[in-house]
Amino acid sequence: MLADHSLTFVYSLAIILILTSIYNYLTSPLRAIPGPLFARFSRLWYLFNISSGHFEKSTASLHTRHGKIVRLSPNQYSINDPTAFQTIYKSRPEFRKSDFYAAWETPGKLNIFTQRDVATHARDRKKFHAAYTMSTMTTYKKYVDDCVSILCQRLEERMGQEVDMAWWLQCFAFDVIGEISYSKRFGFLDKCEDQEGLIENVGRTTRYSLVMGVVPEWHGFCFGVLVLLGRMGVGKGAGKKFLRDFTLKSLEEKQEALEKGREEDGDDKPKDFMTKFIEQNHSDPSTFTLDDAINGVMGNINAGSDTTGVALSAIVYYLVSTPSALQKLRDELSQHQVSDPITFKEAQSLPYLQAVIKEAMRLHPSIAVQLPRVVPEGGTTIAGQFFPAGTVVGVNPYVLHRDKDVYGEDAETFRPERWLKSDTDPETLARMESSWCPFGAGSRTCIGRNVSLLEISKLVPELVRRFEFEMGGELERDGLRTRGEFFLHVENLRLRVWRLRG
Ligand code: HEM
Repeated sequence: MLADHSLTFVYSLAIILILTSIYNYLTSPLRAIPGPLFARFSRLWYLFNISSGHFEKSTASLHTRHGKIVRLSPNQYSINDPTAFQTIYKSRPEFRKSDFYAAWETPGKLNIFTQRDVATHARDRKKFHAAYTMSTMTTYKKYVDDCVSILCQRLEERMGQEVDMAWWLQCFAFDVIGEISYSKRFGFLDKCEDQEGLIENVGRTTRYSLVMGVVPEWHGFCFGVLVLLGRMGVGKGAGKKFLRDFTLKSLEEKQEALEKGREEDGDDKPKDFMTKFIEQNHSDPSTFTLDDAINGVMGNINAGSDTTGVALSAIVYYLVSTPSALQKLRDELSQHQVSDPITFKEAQSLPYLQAVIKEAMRLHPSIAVQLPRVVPEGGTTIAGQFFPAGTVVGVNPYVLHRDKDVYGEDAETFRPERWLKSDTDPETLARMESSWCPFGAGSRTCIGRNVSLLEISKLVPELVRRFEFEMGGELERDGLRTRGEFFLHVENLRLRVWRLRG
């Protein structure tokens, strides 16, 4: 009897939900916007596709089929248009981040990446700004040089062998962030393995947040359940706890070292992020709390490791698969007789190197999902379509970066020359530049951009002038295999490595 009533209740609820979805769709002023059938009535299409590992390709094919504006879910749209990109991200900061970002925080504890309130974000970002400026990059260069040197040593030890280059580049990126944040490598490059499951943890947390970002109203509950299960020894918890404990331990050690008036590893080390943040807290504890310091450092690890590792993998892949570009880069390096190790300033002045970096990050942006924003009060017209306030809209960098109207008919081809002043007219170049967005744009643009460019600019020249790489069988046969989990991971960058002669 009770079972009968329960079933009636469940069926009634399902019917109400379906009828409400149909009613909402039929009365929506945006019902004419095309997209998959299921996306009109529920978020299920979005949920399944974003978990598929190939969301960038599904979004690209939707745009190919339906044009500039397509539906992802009943209230969310993907727009592929350079002017839309300007409006949503660059010129109107009042387009706040959507609740997708709630799933990236411990419930209730917002950080600089997840903050949805525009004014609070602007205030928070100012607090962190000083540690990421171009002028501070010189203080981090030693950390990068040290990691470049260890990575090269690891490759030297593997001459003639096939290596998983994406893995080594990820280890490099994690260790550099460890150095820059705590003056301490995590030890990936030293021990040649994932340290205390950190990479696995970040990966698991990212996968969770990506999927939960589609249904953020469930995040509080699911996070609580995961934490509870973790405490009971079932599963691996919510992932965030591990990172937090790791950071707290380092904070404690650093504070202790600072109080004793010495740096653990000697006085010659430049100031890392943690030290800068602790000093900021000491000088003004009311505006810069220790929680800010912890969140700032954790943010670096979460946002700055995989992103940089993926960008490096893309650069290496496109160079190895385009021998003419690799040769041109080698010629540029030898013509300019750059220092050993190359300085950031030298690297920035090499047009072909910069063009290679830009082109690889265009075809393979590290983040290849839409960065969702909410249309502000009053609504607005984007790409000729009026969107009411509260609609979620955004651009997927992967799709915009392949737009033939911006990058030309060969938009799918790796051709660094397109970024050279000698090959492209200023107007086209300006149009390409303003749609190039691997680091996002506007008030929410990547705060760590300079850090990652420092790493990339120093490592890539070193790799190409010291080593020769040969593609493994599967890579050569099938091309690059990727797995999109917010970060567009590279799966099969298996390369045989040789010392370069001459
Ligand atoms: C190639 C490397 C990198 C890429 C492609 C990249 C990409 C991005 C993108 C696209 C955003 C905007 C996300 C959004 O609008 O939702 C972002 C934000 C952010 N990135 Fe990066 N990032 C990289 C490296 C780094 C590094 C090295 C750090 C730290 C040292 C970092 C820290 C952050 C932080 C804290 C934010 C949030 C900024 C805010 O909302 O104000 N990123 N990044």
